[in-house]
Amino acid sequence: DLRKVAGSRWMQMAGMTYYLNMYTKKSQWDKPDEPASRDDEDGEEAPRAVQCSHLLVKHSGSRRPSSWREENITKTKEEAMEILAEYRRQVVDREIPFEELAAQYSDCSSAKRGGDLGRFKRGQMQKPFEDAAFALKVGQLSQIVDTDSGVHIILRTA
Ligand SMILES: N=C(N)NCCC[C@H](NC(=O)[C@@H]1CCC/C1=C\[C@H](COP(=O)(O)O)NC(=O)[C@@H](N)Cc1ccccc1)C(N)=O
Repeated sequence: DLRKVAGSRWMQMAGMTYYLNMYTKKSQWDKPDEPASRDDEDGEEAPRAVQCSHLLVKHSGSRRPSSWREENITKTKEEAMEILAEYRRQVVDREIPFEELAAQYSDCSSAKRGGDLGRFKRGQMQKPFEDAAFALKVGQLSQIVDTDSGVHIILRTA
């Protein structure tokens, strides 16, 4: 049973004896001696919502192996990761703008908007995607993120 250290937004996981800051998702062993702060270690406020663009490459193991680009997606997950790693390199090396790659290659309908997903809060996206997105600073590009939809790179835009 989860017991909140009332009034301070810390949660103690019974039997796990650690404390989780509900805002920043940071955990610690020691019982906190002050209410949880929304700021994380480098003073950045943990955002309530973020705006991100993403480039999704689906594969045969995707929950819906079909997209506007390809009716029946049969590439393996390994092939998808190699393809996405090359797209990520092109973005990092500034060879092609992120939006252009997403518009052309993303297996998500957001490709029509250069990959833009709009603003979203926690609780809307699949957990691995959400955790990666909320860990990014504005302007930062994620590593490859694995969800049931496929493999993604995520650019935080706001
Ligand atoms: N803005 C929202 N709240 N829209 C609902 C998100 C649902 C959420 N989606 C995901 O977590 C992944 C990561 C980002 C995109 C996405 C998956 C899929 C593609 O994968 P597939 O479902 O074929 O497996 N694209 C979408 O959902 C698109 N509507 C996202 C979008 C497109 C255009 C404009 C805005 C948002 C989930 N809980 O499944």
